[in-house]
Amino acid sequence: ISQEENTLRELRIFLRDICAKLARNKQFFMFTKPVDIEEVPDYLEIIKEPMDLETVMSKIDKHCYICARDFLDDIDLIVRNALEYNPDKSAEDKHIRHRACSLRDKAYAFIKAEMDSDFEDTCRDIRDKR
Ligand SMILES: COC(=O)N1C[C@@H]2C[C@@H]3O[C@]2(Cc2nccnc23)C1
Repeated sequence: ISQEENTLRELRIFLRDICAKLARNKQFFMFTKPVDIEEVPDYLEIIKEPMDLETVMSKIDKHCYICARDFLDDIDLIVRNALEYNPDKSAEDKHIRHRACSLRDKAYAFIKAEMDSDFEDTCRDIRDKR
């Protein structure tokens, strides 16, 4: 198996571990599954590209992410959607926006703490030549 495939396999193992840690954090339960359209009928009128941690995990397994940046782009999408759909001054909206910002900070901190920057550079080179 090629050196590139070895690198991408290691990336997937690494991203599954981070995604699992985010998903088991009780603070982030509202981000673990797609927003229920039955419960929130106007959600898709406002949010054009829903995203959640379960979907991110399945995208890892489908080899959708070639570098950590691609993974963080979907985490940022989860955050952006939450900020856009819950913009009000109400306590509920403030709470979910605070949790969304915390999700982003935790995800970036896990990547920075556990990912070698040379490894990410190698992944970027693979992505950029594909
Ligand atoms: C990432 O999660 C969200 O953006 N939301 C927005 C929805 C509005 C509110 O909270 C959500 C689910 C929900 N269900 C029933 C009634 N009200 C709500 C979760």
